[in-house]
Amino acid sequence: MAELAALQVLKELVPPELQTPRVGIICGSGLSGLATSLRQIVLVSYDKLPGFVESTVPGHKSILAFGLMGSGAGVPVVAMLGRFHPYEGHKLSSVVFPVRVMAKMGVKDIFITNAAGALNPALAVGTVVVVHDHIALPNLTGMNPLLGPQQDPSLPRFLPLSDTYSRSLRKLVFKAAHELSIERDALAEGTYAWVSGPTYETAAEGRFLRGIGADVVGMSTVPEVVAAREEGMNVLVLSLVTNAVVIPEGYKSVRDEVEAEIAGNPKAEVVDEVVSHEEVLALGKLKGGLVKSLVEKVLDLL
Ligand SMILES: O=P(O)(O)O[C@H]1O[C@H](CO)[C@@H](O)[C@H]1O
Ligand code: HPA
Repeated sequence: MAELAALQVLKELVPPELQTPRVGIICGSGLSGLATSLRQIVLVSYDKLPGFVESTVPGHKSILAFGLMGSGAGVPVVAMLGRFHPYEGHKLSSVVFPVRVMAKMGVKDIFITNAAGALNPALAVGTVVVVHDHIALPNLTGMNPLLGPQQDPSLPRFLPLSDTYSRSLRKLVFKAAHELSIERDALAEGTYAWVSGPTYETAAEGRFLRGIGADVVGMSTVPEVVAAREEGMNVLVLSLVTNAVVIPEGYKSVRDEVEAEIAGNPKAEVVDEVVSHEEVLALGKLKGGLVKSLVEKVLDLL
């Protein structure tokens, strides 16, 4: 099994007391600062680990961090300071490989973070969304990380996903927010839509995703979630809203515009904002501290 080769290397590089982390963390775009509070930190570069590919997206580092997080003695955790996305050209099996390695290390709870665009107009930029469900069009149409022969026949072939997002971990986030006196609007609940990317959504796609019930959209997370559930982990997903997906009410008619120009009443041109990865990263830097405080407090409450 490929994971065992990575485990073997980790046994050599990581001190025994950190080799069996209780919690796994995946840092989203611009969110690797999450790991700055790790104590007794040990960093392992992905290129040392068989089966790990490279994280090529700005805002993601190819580093696995081990350490203790949270107050008191702390909880042993392993954190991916960068993740893999299928749009980078990585196979789905590579994208979820670190999750499988975490499972073999004994990780019970996985906290997956991401940067996401808001489809729900009630979600302001900077809000942290506790994900309670997902819509994965790629999963439903042939881009499912569990397609193919089963790697491990002891795992279920037909995995139910109706109870994917741990209710008790989600409750802990709200308890943590209460203890940290985080204002109510800074934290919300919602459904994450997974798209393959790397293009951001057109307005019509944004309207469609909103129409089918998604609150936020991103290009990651769901493959990791599916693999983690297959491995029997409890899953918590926190999405940081880094931008609003611009969904104009309706189609802006150019005919109306031209007719108004011809009639001598030109309308002021409306230019919609365009999202960029730089904006996503900047917001991650600005608001990543909120995600970090919540994760630390949840670890204390586990
Ligand atoms: O989901 P994470 O990795 O946080 O990153 C999000 O930000 C990138 C786009 O700006 C995409 O990779 C999207 O998925
Ligand atoms: N769309 C898709 N993925 C994203 C976005 C977005 O608007 N923002 C951050 N990741």
